[in-house]
Amino acid sequence: MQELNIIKIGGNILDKPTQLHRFLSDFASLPGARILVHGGGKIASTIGQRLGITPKYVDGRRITDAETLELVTMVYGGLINKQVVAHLQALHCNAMGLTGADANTILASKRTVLEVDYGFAGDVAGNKSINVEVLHGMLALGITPVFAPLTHDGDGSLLNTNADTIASVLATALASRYQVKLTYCFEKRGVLQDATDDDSVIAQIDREKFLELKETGVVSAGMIPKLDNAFAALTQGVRAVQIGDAAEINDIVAGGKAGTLITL
Ligand SMILES: Nc1ncnc2c1ncn2[C@@H]1O[C@H](COP(=O)(O)OP(=O)(O)O)[C@@H](O)[C@H]1O
Ligand SMILES: CC(=O)N[C@@H](CCC(=O)OP(=O)(O)O)C(=O)O
Repeated sequence: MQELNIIKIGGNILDKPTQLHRFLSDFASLPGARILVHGGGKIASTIGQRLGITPKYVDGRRITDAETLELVTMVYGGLINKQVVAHLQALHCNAMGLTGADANTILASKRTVLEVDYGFAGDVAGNKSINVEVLHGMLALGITPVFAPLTHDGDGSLLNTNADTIASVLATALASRYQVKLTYCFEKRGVLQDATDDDSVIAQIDREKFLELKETGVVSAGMIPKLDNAFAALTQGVRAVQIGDAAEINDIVAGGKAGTLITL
């Protein structure tokens, strides 16, 4: 089976022009088929505050009311997605920007209201929600899909969906056609034992270690859903999952020692 790299880039790199340029240059020069998924939660919050929209998160997920949905559609689907695509074109990578609504690539459903009403936040049900044929066709044409963290409900509404989750569900669905490697890139060198020490990278995390890291509070905040998504991908056929520094993407993709390797 052909190899496919699915790479997610987080919001703390997207708002730093020098680091973003370096990452996109490395991404553009990777060999073989690849898909980029970008976040941008931090940028949406900053722009929202300028417009008088206060960001609200519960368990790392944004509460997305109608006004916030308009904001994230503009920021993720417009500003960030199109800037990244234009940047990749300048680097001779034939990128195409997508939300999950485009070519019905990712169908989701509005999160059920239990204790919290997340509003227009979308959950992706399973592999059948991903249009594998369209993505395969694009990759076969040498096009690099670039996903914004937006899906749709099939009934006319866009839904805000966490970018780590989008990367994980794409990886899982495409694992039937490709040998998929999923890489989460962010601003730290990997999952750290000590958040203040960049050299304390944990080389490998399995489920048992993850439980221990959660219980001791070593991993917290956005790292918990990221690791949950990583394990979900591995249990559903994704070949490898790694978490590391956007500046070390070449080494990670080449199977080097950079970052944290996630194993079952
Ligand atoms: N042990 C840890 N090692 C590294 N980062 C951690 C750890 N525990 C919590 N974090 C937090 O997780 C964040 C990464 O997750 P997230 O907020 O989803 O960011 P992004 O979307 O940029 O990837 C880091 O910026 C850091 O603040
Ligand atoms: C529902 C939900 O929480 N969506 C996320 C999507 C953006 C994202 O995931 O951005 P990062 O990867 O930069 O954190 C949000 O609006 O923050």
